Amino acid sequence: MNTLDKTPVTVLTGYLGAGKTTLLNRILSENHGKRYAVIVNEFGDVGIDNDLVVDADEEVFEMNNGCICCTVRGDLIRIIEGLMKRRNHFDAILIETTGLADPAPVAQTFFVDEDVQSKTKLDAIVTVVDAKHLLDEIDKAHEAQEQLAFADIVLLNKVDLVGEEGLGEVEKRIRRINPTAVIHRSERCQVDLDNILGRSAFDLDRVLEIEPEFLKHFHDHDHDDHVASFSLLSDAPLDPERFFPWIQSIAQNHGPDMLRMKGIIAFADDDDRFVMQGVHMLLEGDHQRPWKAGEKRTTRLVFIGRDLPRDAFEEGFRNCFVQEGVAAE
Ligand SMILES: Nc1nc2c(ncn2[C@@H]2O[C@H](COP(=O)(O)OP(=O)(O)OP(=O)(O)O)[C@@H](O)[C@H]2O)c(=O)[nH]1
Repeated sequence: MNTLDKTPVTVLTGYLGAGKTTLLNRILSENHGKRYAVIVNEFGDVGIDNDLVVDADEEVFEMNNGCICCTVRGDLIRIIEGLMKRRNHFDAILIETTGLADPAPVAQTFFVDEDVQSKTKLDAIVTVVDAKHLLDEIDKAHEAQEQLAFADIVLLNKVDLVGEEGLGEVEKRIRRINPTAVIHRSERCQVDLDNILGRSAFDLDRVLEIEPEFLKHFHDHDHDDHVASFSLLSDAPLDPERFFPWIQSIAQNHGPDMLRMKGIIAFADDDDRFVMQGVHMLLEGDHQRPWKAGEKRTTRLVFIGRDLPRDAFEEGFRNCFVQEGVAAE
């Protein structure tokens, strides 16, 4: 098959909370006339990301049963093969990995699996960086280093939270890990999408310099054992007067270890779903959309962090209910 006929694949990666879903939503919302098939993978057993991706016409495939970089041999290949049977339905594929994924095994799939290789081509690995938190995390998080090492394009995001001098420091650190990637700065991933998509930027020779065994066998990698996730669920409506002070105290007291928090919240006497997002000490929350008729009003909170005291979180969560009845998963 001519390489022009192969379906381009863009891998969106970046550490927890950097802005991958924000970028994905921008790509899906913008009027560029292209159709994308989207594969979303998330860390943790309670799926939330799929609920945070805009309602677009695109089909979104979730991979929740494990980290994409550990399951590429199975799930990812199967999903791509399934997609390729309907390749006239879309122009390109976008894969959003979890914040803890090593992009190398994902990239490898497009070279090592013959069937996938014959029908697709890896266009670029796009790594989104949280300009505010990168310098504090990079030495602790080897996944973040791998994500930068393999980047063809870096989106230095959240520039609104850091001054010019700080941004220069972050760029210097990125350059130490990856001297050649193109770096674009952005706020809320506002970037000309022509800089991100359809770039033919993936450079196998460069990857072989970092990882000489890249084409030979499946890339070995470990995850940081101290990073763990847990979820809190409840069908009992929450009291906002209790919930907001509680979640703020969590961010204050556990911010350095709380890498990520996401939640969909059912408040009492509120017909809209409330979405809460946290990255370390920074919290954001907003109404998202009305609960649909017949949709179960379940609150789902996911925490990802280093040694977070789950029992204390669970107890605090119970205190936020208007009524009794919590199930922690
Ligand atoms: N201040 C600020 N906040 C941002 C920016 N971009 C994204 N955010 C916020 O950062 C949080 C995380 O953004 P996401 O797009 O969900 O990040 P992600 O990389 O998909 O997160 P994970 O998938 O959990 O790793 C959200 O609360 C966003 O609204 C930005 O440029 N500036």
